[in-house]
Amino acid sequence: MRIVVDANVPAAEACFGTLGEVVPVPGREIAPDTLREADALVVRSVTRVDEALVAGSRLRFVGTCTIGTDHVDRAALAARGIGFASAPGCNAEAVVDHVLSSLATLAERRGFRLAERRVGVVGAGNVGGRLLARLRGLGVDCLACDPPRAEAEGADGFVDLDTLIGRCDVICLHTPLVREGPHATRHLMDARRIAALAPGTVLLNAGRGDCLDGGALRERLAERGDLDALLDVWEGEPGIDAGLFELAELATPHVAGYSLDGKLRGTQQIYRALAHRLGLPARLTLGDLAPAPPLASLTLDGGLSVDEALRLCMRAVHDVRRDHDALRREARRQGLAAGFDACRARYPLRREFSTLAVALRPAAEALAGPLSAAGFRVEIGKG
Ligand SMILES: NC(=O)c1ccc[n+]([C@@H]2O[C@H](COP(=O)([O-])OP(=O)(O)OC[C@H]3O[C@@H](n4cnc5c(N)ncnc54)[C@H](O)[C@@H]3O)[C@@H](O)[C@H]2O)c1
Ligand SMILES: O=C(O)[C@H](O)[C@H](O)COP(=O)(O)O
Repeated sequence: MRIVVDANVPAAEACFGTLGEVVPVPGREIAPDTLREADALVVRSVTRVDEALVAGSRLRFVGTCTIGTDHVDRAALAARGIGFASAPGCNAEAVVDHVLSSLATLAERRGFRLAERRVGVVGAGNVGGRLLARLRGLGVDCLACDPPRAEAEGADGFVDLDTLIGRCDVICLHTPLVREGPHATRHLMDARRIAALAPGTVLLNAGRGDCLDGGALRERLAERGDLDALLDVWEGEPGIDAGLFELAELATPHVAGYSLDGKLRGTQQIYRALAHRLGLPARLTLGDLAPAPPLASLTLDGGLSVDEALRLCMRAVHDVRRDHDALRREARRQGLAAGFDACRARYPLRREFSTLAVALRPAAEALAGPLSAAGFRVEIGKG
Protein backbone atom coordinates (compact mmCIF):
# COMPACT_ATOMS: atom_id res chain seq x y z
CA MET A 1 0.00 0.00 0.00
CA ARG A 2 1.73 3.18 -1.23
CA ILE A 3 0.24 6.39 0.17
CA VAL A 4 1.26 9.73 -1.37
CA VAL A 5 0.78 12.45 1.24
CA ASP A 6 1.09 16.24 0.99
CA ALA A 7 4.30 17.09 2.89
CA ASN A 8 2.33 19.75 4.82
CA VAL A 9 0.22 17.06 6.58
CA PRO A 10 1.45 16.75 10.17
CA ALA A 11 1.84 13.32 11.83
CA ALA A 12 1.56 11.69 8.40
CA GLU A 13 4.14 9.00 9.13
CA ALA A 14 2.71 8.30 12.61
CA CYS A 15 -0.79 7.78 11.19
CA PHE A 16 -0.58 6.64 7.58
CA GLY A 17 2.68 4.77 8.26
CA THR A 18 0.59 2.21 10.19
CA LEU A 19 -1.39 1.54 6.99
CA GLY A 20 1.31 1.52 4.33
CA GLU A 21 4.41 3.19 2.89
CA VAL A 22 4.16 7.00 3.15
CA VAL A 23 5.57 9.09 0.29
CA PRO A 24 5.61 12.80 1.20
CA VAL A 25 5.38 15.24 -1.73
CA PRO A 26 4.84 19.05 -1.60
CA GLY A 27 1.14 19.59 -2.34
CA ARG A 28 1.65 21.85 -5.35
CA GLU A 29 4.05 19.29 -6.91
CA ILE A 30 1.71 16.29 -6.82
CA ALA A 31 1.31 15.30 -10.50
CA PRO A 32 0.16 12.27 -12.52
CA ASP A 33 3.73 10.89 -12.47
CA THR A 34 3.87 11.08 -8.67
CA LEU A 35 0.78 8.88 -8.48
CA ARG A 36 1.80 6.19 -10.97
CA GLU A 37 2.41 3.54 -8.25
CA ALA A 38 0.15 5.02 -5.55
CA ASP A 39 -2.85 3.28 -3.97
CA ALA A 40 -4.00 6.22 -1.87
CA LEU A 41 -3.58 9.99 -2.01
CA VAL A 42 -3.83 12.31 0.99
CA VAL A 43 -3.92 16.03 0.17
CA ARG A 44 -4.69 19.39 1.69
CA SER A 45 -6.33 22.16 -0.31
CA VAL A 46 -3.52 23.13 -2.70
CA THR A 47 -3.63 20.03 -4.89
CA ARG A 48 -6.20 20.09 -7.68
CA VAL A 49 -7.57 16.53 -7.75
CA ASP A 50 -9.30 15.95 -11.07
CA GLU A 51 -9.57 13.45 -13.91
CA ALA A 52 -6.25 14.60 -15.39
CA LEU A 53 -4.45 13.89 -12.10
CA VAL A 54 -5.90 10.45 -11.36
CA ALA A 55 -6.49 9.03 -14.87
CA GLY A 56 -3.28 6.99 -15.16
CA SER A 57 -3.22 5.81 -11.54
CA ARG A 58 -4.47 2.78 -9.64
CA LEU A 59 -5.71 4.95 -6.73
CA ARG A 60 -8.40 3.46 -4.52
CA PHE A 61 -8.78 6.35 -2.11
CA VAL A 62 -8.33 10.11 -1.96
CA GLY A 63 -8.64 12.02 1.30
CA THR A 64 -8.30 15.73 1.96
CA CYS A 65 -7.32 16.71 5.52
CA THR A 66 -9.29 19.94 5.10
CA ILE A 67 -12.82 21.23 5.47
CA GLY A 68 -12.99 22.72 1.97
CA THR A 69 -13.46 20.31 -0.94
CA ASP A 70 -13.59 22.74 -3.89
CA HIS A 71 -10.17 21.48 -5.09
CA VAL A 72 -11.53 17.95 -5.62
CA ASP A 73 -13.62 16.82 -8.57
CA ARG A 74 -15.67 14.30 -6.65
CA ALA A 75 -17.62 13.17 -9.72
CA ALA A 76 -14.36 12.22 -11.47
CA LEU A 77 -13.33 10.11 -8.46
CA ALA A 78 -16.75 8.47 -8.16
CA ALA A 79 -16.73 7.60 -11.87
CA ARG A 80 -13.49 5.65 -11.31
CA GLY A 81 -14.69 4.01 -8.08
CA ILE A 82 -12.10 5.93 -6.05
CA GLY A 83 -13.25 6.42 -2.45
CA PHE A 84 -13.21 9.95 -1.07
CA ALA A 85 -13.23 11.54 2.38
CA SER A 86 -12.82 15.07 3.70
CA ALA A 87 -12.44 16.34 7.25
CA PRO A 88 -15.54 18.41 8.10
CA GLY A 89 -15.15 20.75 11.04
CA CYS A 90 -11.51 19.76 11.68
CA ASN A 91 -10.12 23.29 12.00
CA ALA A 92 -13.35 25.22 12.60
CA GLU A 93 -12.33 26.18 16.16
CA ALA A 94 -9.01 27.53 14.87
CA VAL A 95 -10.76 29.72 12.29
CA VAL A 96 -13.01 31.17 14.98
CA ASP A 97 -9.96 31.85 17.20
CA HIS A 98 -8.37 33.64 14.24
CA VAL A 99 -11.47 35.73 13.55
CA LEU A 100 -11.80 36.77 17.19
CA SER A 101 -8.10 37.64 17.36
CA SER A 102 -8.47 39.70 14.15
CA LEU A 103 -11.53 41.58 15.38
CA ALA A 104 -9.96 42.24 18.79
CA THR A 105 -6.85 43.62 17.08
CA LEU A 106 -8.86 45.87 14.79
CA ALA A 107 -11.03 47.09 17.68
CA GLU A 108 -7.88 48.11 19.55
CA ARG A 109 -6.39 49.88 16.51
CA ARG A 110 -9.58 51.75 15.70
CA GLY A 111 -10.65 52.36 19.29
CA PHE A 112 -14.04 50.66 19.26
CA ARG A 113 -15.62 47.93 21.39
CA LEU A 114 -16.73 44.85 19.49
CA ALA A 115 -19.76 44.56 21.77
CA GLU A 116 -20.99 47.85 20.27
CA ARG A 117 -20.89 46.57 16.70
CA ARG A 118 -23.31 44.33 14.82
CA VAL A 119 -21.62 41.38 13.15
CA GLY A 120 -23.03 39.59 10.10
CA VAL A 121 -21.92 36.01 9.53
CA VAL A 122 -22.31 34.70 5.99
CA GLY A 123 -22.28 30.90 5.93
CA ALA A 124 -23.43 29.54 9.28
CA GLY A 125 -21.98 26.04 9.14
CA ASN A 126 -19.26 24.52 11.30
CA VAL A 127 -17.18 27.71 11.28
CA GLY A 128 -19.90 30.37 11.04
CA GLY A 129 -22.13 28.58 13.54
CA ARG A 130 -19.36 28.39 16.13
CA LEU A 131 -18.44 32.02 15.46
CA LEU A 132 -22.04 33.11 16.03
CA ALA A 133 -22.17 31.16 19.30
CA ARG A 134 -18.95 32.70 20.62
CA LEU A 135 -19.84 36.24 19.54
CA ARG A 136 -23.33 36.04 21.02
CA GLY A 137 -21.81 34.64 24.22
CA LEU A 138 -19.67 37.80 24.28
CA GLY A 139 -22.79 39.95 24.02
CA VAL A 140 -22.28 40.90 20.38
CA ASP A 141 -25.44 41.45 18.31
CA CYS A 142 -25.22 39.16 15.25
CA LEU A 143 -27.12 38.40 12.05
CA ALA A 144 -26.70 35.21 10.04
CA CYS A 145 -27.10 34.61 6.31
CA ASP A 146 -27.25 31.02 5.11
CA PRO A 147 -29.82 30.42 2.34
CA PRO A 148 -29.28 26.62 2.15
CA ARG A 149 -29.92 26.34 5.89
CA ALA A 150 -32.83 28.79 5.73
CA GLU A 151 -34.41 26.64 3.01
CA ALA A 152 -33.92 23.42 4.94
CA GLU A 153 -34.71 24.67 8.45
CA GLY A 154 -37.00 27.67 7.92
CA ALA A 155 -36.08 31.33 7.54
CA ASP A 156 -36.30 32.18 11.26
CA GLY A 157 -32.93 33.38 12.50
CA PHE A 158 -31.57 34.09 9.01
CA VAL A 159 -31.54 37.18 6.78
CA ASP A 160 -30.66 37.54 3.12
CA LEU A 161 -27.23 38.83 2.18
CA ASP A 162 -28.33 42.31 1.07
CA THR A 163 -30.21 42.83 4.35
CA LEU A 164 -27.15 41.69 6.27
CA ILE A 165 -24.93 44.08 4.32
CA GLY A 166 -27.33 46.94 5.01
CA ARG A 167 -27.49 46.29 8.75
CA CYS A 168 -24.05 45.10 9.86
CA ASP A 169 -20.85 46.96 10.75
CA VAL A 170 -18.71 43.83 10.47
CA ILE A 171 -19.23 41.16 7.80
CA CYS A 172 -17.52 37.77 8.09
CA LEU A 173 -17.52 35.40 5.11
CA HIS A 174 -17.39 31.70 5.91
CA THR A 175 -18.88 30.18 2.79
CA PRO A 176 -17.47 27.26 0.82
CA LEU A 177 -16.57 27.89 -2.81
CA VAL A 178 -19.52 26.61 -4.84
CA ARG A 179 -19.08 27.34 -8.53
CA GLU A 180 -22.62 26.72 -9.78
CA GLY A 181 -26.19 26.07 -8.72
CA PRO A 182 -28.81 28.11 -6.87
CA HIS A 183 -26.47 28.90 -3.99
CA ALA A 184 -23.25 29.48 -5.93
CA THR A 185 -20.76 31.52 -3.92
CA ARG A 186 -18.19 32.58 -6.52
CA HIS A 187 -18.03 36.39 -6.18
CA LEU A 188 -20.90 36.27 -3.70
CA MET A 189 -19.46 39.59 -2.56
CA ASP A 190 -19.43 41.12 -6.03
CA ALA A 191 -18.78 44.69 -7.18
CA ARG A 192 -22.39 45.76 -6.51
CA ARG A 193 -22.34 44.47 -2.94
CA ILE A 194 -18.87 45.84 -2.27
CA ALA A 195 -20.09 49.25 -3.48
CA ALA A 196 -23.06 48.96 -1.11
CA LEU A 197 -20.91 48.58 2.01
CA ALA A 198 -21.31 51.55 4.32
CA PRO A 199 -18.14 53.56 5.02
CA GLY A 200 -16.38 52.11 8.07
CA THR A 201 -17.56 48.54 7.41
CA VAL A 202 -15.17 45.75 8.36
CA LEU A 203 -15.06 42.98 5.74
CA LEU A 204 -13.40 39.72 6.76
CA ASN A 205 -12.96 36.73 4.45
CA ALA A 206 -11.86 33.38 5.88
CA GLY A 207 -13.96 31.19 3.55
CA ARG A 208 -12.43 30.98 0.08
CA GLY A 209 -10.78 33.79 -1.90
CA ASP A 210 -13.08 33.35 -4.89
CA CYS A 211 -16.17 34.11 -2.77
CA LEU A 212 -15.17 37.79 -3.00
CA ASP A 213 -14.38 39.92 -6.06
CA GLY A 214 -10.86 40.95 -5.05
CA GLY A 215 -10.47 43.42 -7.94
CA ALA A 216 -13.63 45.29 -6.92
CA LEU A 217 -12.50 45.38 -3.29
CA ARG A 218 -9.06 46.68 -4.29
CA GLU A 219 -10.67 49.46 -6.32
CA ARG A 220 -12.96 50.49 -3.49
CA LEU A 221 -10.05 50.52 -1.01
CA ALA A 222 -7.79 52.42 -3.42
CA GLU A 223 -10.41 55.01 -4.37
CA ARG A 224 -12.12 55.58 -1.03
CA GLY A 225 -10.06 53.82 1.66
CA ASP A 226 -13.15 53.72 3.86
CA LEU A 227 -13.33 50.00 4.68
CA ASP A 228 -11.21 47.68 6.77
CA ALA A 229 -10.42 44.48 4.88
CA LEU A 230 -9.25 41.52 6.96
CA LEU A 231 -8.27 38.86 4.46
CA ASP A 232 -7.01 35.35 5.07
CA VAL A 233 -8.04 33.85 1.73
CA TRP A 234 -7.40 35.27 -1.74
CA GLU A 235 -8.15 34.71 -5.38
CA GLY A 236 -5.24 33.04 -7.20
CA GLU A 237 -3.30 31.84 -4.14
CA PRO A 238 -0.33 31.91 -3.83
CA GLY A 239 0.01 34.51 -6.63
CA ILE A 240 -2.33 36.97 -4.92
CA ASP A 241 -3.23 40.53 -5.95
CA ALA A 242 -0.34 42.69 -4.70
CA GLY A 243 -2.49 45.83 -4.66
CA LEU A 244 -5.17 44.27 -2.50
CA PHE A 245 -2.50 42.77 -0.23
CA GLU A 246 -1.03 46.26 0.36
CA LEU A 247 -4.43 47.78 1.12
CA ALA A 248 -5.72 45.06 3.49
CA GLU A 249 -5.65 46.04 7.15
CA LEU A 250 -4.80 42.46 8.08
CA ALA A 251 -3.41 40.14 5.40
CA THR A 252 -2.66 36.53 6.27
CA PRO A 253 -1.67 33.61 3.99
CA HIS A 254 -4.67 31.26 4.32
CA VAL A 255 -3.73 30.18 7.82
CA ALA A 256 -6.91 30.92 9.78
CA GLY A 257 -7.35 27.18 10.37
CA TYR A 258 -3.67 26.45 11.01
CA SER A 259 -3.73 25.44 14.67
CA LEU A 260 -1.78 22.26 15.33
CA ASP A 261 -5.00 20.89 16.85
CA GLY A 262 -6.98 21.63 13.68
CA LYS A 263 -4.36 20.14 11.39
CA LEU A 264 -4.00 17.03 13.52
CA ARG A 265 -7.78 16.58 13.61
CA GLY A 266 -7.74 16.73 9.80
CA THR A 267 -4.97 14.08 9.61
CA GLN A 268 -6.78 11.93 12.15
CA GLN A 269 -10.13 12.09 10.32
CA ILE A 270 -8.56 10.99 7.03
CA TYR A 271 -6.42 8.31 8.71
CA ARG A 272 -9.62 6.84 10.16
CA ALA A 273 -11.41 7.05 6.82
CA LEU A 274 -8.56 5.30 4.98
CA ALA A 275 -8.25 2.62 7.66
CA HIS A 276 -12.00 2.03 7.40
CA ARG A 277 -11.76 1.76 3.63
CA LEU A 278 -8.97 -0.82 4.00
CA GLY A 279 -10.76 -2.73 6.76
CA LEU A 280 -7.86 -2.03 9.14
CA PRO A 281 -8.04 -0.76 12.74
CA ALA A 282 -7.27 2.95 13.39
CA ARG A 283 -5.84 2.84 16.88
CA LEU A 284 -4.18 6.26 17.12
CA THR A 285 -6.23 8.97 18.80
CA LEU A 286 -5.80 12.74 18.79
CA GLY A 287 -4.49 12.40 22.36
CA ASP A 288 -1.62 10.25 21.04
CA LEU A 289 -0.66 12.89 18.48
CA ALA A 290 -1.09 16.29 20.19
CA PRO A 291 1.71 17.38 22.55
CA ALA A 292 0.99 19.34 25.73
CA PRO A 293 0.52 23.04 24.88
CA PRO A 294 3.54 25.28 25.62
CA LEU A 295 1.26 27.59 27.63
CA ALA A 296 -1.28 25.49 29.49
CA SER A 297 -2.46 28.00 32.08
CA LEU A 298 -2.26 31.55 33.27
CA THR A 299 -3.70 33.39 36.24
CA LEU A 300 -5.50 36.73 36.20
CA ASP A 301 -6.06 39.02 39.14
CA GLY A 302 -8.23 42.15 39.18
CA GLY A 303 -7.32 45.29 37.21
CA LEU A 304 -8.09 44.38 33.60
CA SER A 305 -11.20 45.40 31.68
CA VAL A 306 -13.06 42.63 29.85
CA ASP A 307 -11.59 43.71 26.49
CA GLU A 308 -8.04 43.91 27.90
CA ALA A 309 -8.35 40.45 29.45
CA LEU A 310 -9.75 38.98 26.24
CA ARG A 311 -6.95 40.51 24.15
CA LEU A 312 -4.29 39.33 26.56
CA CYS A 313 -5.55 35.74 26.61
CA MET A 314 -6.17 35.62 22.87
CA ARG A 315 -2.71 36.92 22.07
CA ALA A 316 -1.11 34.49 24.53
CA VAL A 317 -2.44 31.69 22.30
CA HIS A 318 -2.80 33.21 18.81
CA ASP A 319 -1.76 36.73 17.86
CA VAL A 320 -2.93 37.39 14.31
CA ARG A 321 -0.41 40.27 14.01
CA ARG A 322 2.40 37.69 13.94
CA ASP A 323 0.93 36.08 10.78
CA HIS A 324 0.32 39.47 9.15
CA ASP A 325 3.87 40.65 9.89
CA ALA A 326 5.41 37.37 8.73
CA LEU A 327 3.67 37.60 5.35
CA ARG A 328 4.81 41.21 4.84
CA ARG A 329 8.37 40.27 5.77
CA GLU A 330 8.51 37.20 3.53
CA ALA A 331 6.85 39.06 0.64
CA ARG A 332 9.62 41.69 0.83
CA ARG A 333 12.30 39.03 1.11
CA GLN A 334 11.26 36.54 -1.58
CA GLY A 335 8.26 37.98 -3.42
CA LEU A 336 4.59 37.66 -2.61
CA ALA A 337 3.77 34.19 -4.03
CA ALA A 338 6.89 32.51 -2.64
CA GLY A 339 6.50 34.35 0.67
CA PHE A 340 2.86 33.27 0.89
CA ASP A 341 3.74 29.59 0.61
CA ALA A 342 6.85 29.91 2.78
CA CYS A 343 4.78 31.31 5.67
CA ARG A 344 2.36 28.40 5.35
CA ALA A 345 5.06 25.71 5.08
CA ARG A 346 6.99 27.06 8.08
CA TYR A 347 3.99 28.04 10.16
CA PRO A 348 4.96 28.32 13.83
CA LEU A 349 3.33 26.23 16.53
CA ARG A 350 -0.15 27.48 17.31
CA ARG A 351 -2.69 25.91 19.65
CA GLU A 352 -6.39 26.65 20.14
CA PHE A 353 -7.95 28.90 22.79
CA SER A 354 -9.47 25.82 24.44
CA THR A 355 -5.97 24.55 25.33
CA LEU A 356 -5.47 27.48 27.73
CA ALA A 357 -6.85 27.30 31.26
CA VAL A 358 -7.36 30.77 32.74
CA ALA A 359 -7.41 30.78 36.53
CA LEU A 360 -9.21 33.77 38.03
CA ARG A 361 -8.38 35.21 41.41
CA PRO A 362 -11.47 36.56 43.29
CA ALA A 363 -10.97 40.12 42.01
CA ALA A 364 -11.10 38.86 38.42
CA GLU A 365 -14.12 36.58 38.71
CA ALA A 366 -16.30 38.94 36.63
CA LEU A 367 -14.16 37.92 33.64
CA ALA A 368 -15.34 34.31 33.82
CA GLY A 369 -18.33 34.72 31.47
CA PRO A 370 -16.56 36.57 28.65
CA LEU A 371 -13.40 34.41 28.79
CA SER A 372 -15.41 31.23 28.71
CA ALA A 373 -17.62 32.57 25.87
CA ALA A 374 -14.45 33.38 23.90
CA GLY A 375 -13.39 29.73 24.12
CA PHE A 376 -10.95 29.55 27.06
CA ARG A 377 -11.20 27.06 29.92
CA VAL A 378 -11.91 29.13 33.01
CA GLU A 379 -11.02 28.03 36.54
CA ILE A 380 -12.34 29.95 39.51
CA GLY A 381 -10.85 29.62 42.96
CA LYS A 382 -7.53 28.23 41.69
CA GLY A 383 -4.21 29.95 41.09
N1 LIG B 1 -9.33 30.23 5.96
C1 LIG B 1 -9.18 29.00 6.36
O1 LIG B 1 -8.12 28.60 6.82
C2 LIG B 1 -10.35 28.05 6.32
C3 LIG B 1 -10.42 27.02 7.26
C4 LIG B 1 -11.52 26.17 7.23
C5 LIG B 1 -12.52 26.33 6.27
N2 LIG B 1 -12.41 27.32 5.36
C6 LIG B 1 -13.45 27.52 4.34
O2 LIG B 1 -14.64 27.85 5.02
C7 LIG B 1 -15.70 27.12 4.43
C8 LIG B 1 -16.78 26.91 5.45
O3 LIG B 1 -16.33 26.01 6.44
P1 LIG B 1 -17.40 25.25 7.38
O4 LIG B 1 -16.63 24.28 8.19
O5 LIG B 1 -18.24 26.24 8.10
O6 LIG B 1 -18.26 24.50 6.29
P2 LIG B 1 -19.72 23.96 6.44
O7 LIG B 1 -19.99 23.14 5.25
O8 LIG B 1 -19.92 23.38 7.80
O9 LIG B 1 -20.62 25.30 6.38
C9 LIG B 1 -20.75 26.09 5.22
C10 LIG B 1 -22.05 26.83 5.34
O10 LIG B 1 -22.14 27.74 4.26
C11 LIG B 1 -23.49 27.74 3.83
N3 LIG B 1 -23.63 28.25 2.48
C12 LIG B 1 -23.51 27.60 1.31
N4 LIG B 1 -23.78 28.43 0.27
C13 LIG B 1 -24.08 29.64 0.81
C14 LIG B 1 -24.43 30.89 0.26
N5 LIG B 1 -24.56 31.08 -1.06
N6 LIG B 1 -24.62 31.92 1.10
C15 LIG B 1 -24.50 31.76 2.44
N7 LIG B 1 -24.21 30.58 3.02
C16 LIG B 1 -23.98 29.52 2.22
C17 LIG B 1 -23.90 26.28 3.95
O11 LIG B 1 -25.30 26.12 3.97
C18 LIG B 1 -23.26 25.88 5.25
O12 LIG B 1 -24.11 26.08 6.37
C19 LIG B 1 -15.06 25.83 3.93
O13 LIG B 1 -15.78 25.27 2.85
C20 LIG B 1 -13.70 26.28 3.50
O14 LIG B 1 -13.71 26.63 2.14
C21 LIG B 1 -11.36 28.18 5.35
O1 LIG C 1 -10.53 24.03 4.09
C1 LIG C 1 -9.80 24.04 5.06
O2 LIG C 1 -9.82 23.16 5.94
C2 LIG C 1 -8.82 25.17 5.24
O3 LIG C 1 -8.91 26.11 4.24
C3 LIG C 1 -7.43 24.66 5.46
O4 LIG C 1 -6.80 25.44 6.43
C4 LIG C 1 -6.63 24.62 4.22
O5 LIG C 1 -5.35 24.27 4.54
P1 LIG C 1 -4.24 24.15 3.39
O6 LIG C 1 -4.76 23.21 2.40
O7 LIG C 1 -4.16 25.52 2.84
O8 LIG C 1 -3.01 23.67 4.07
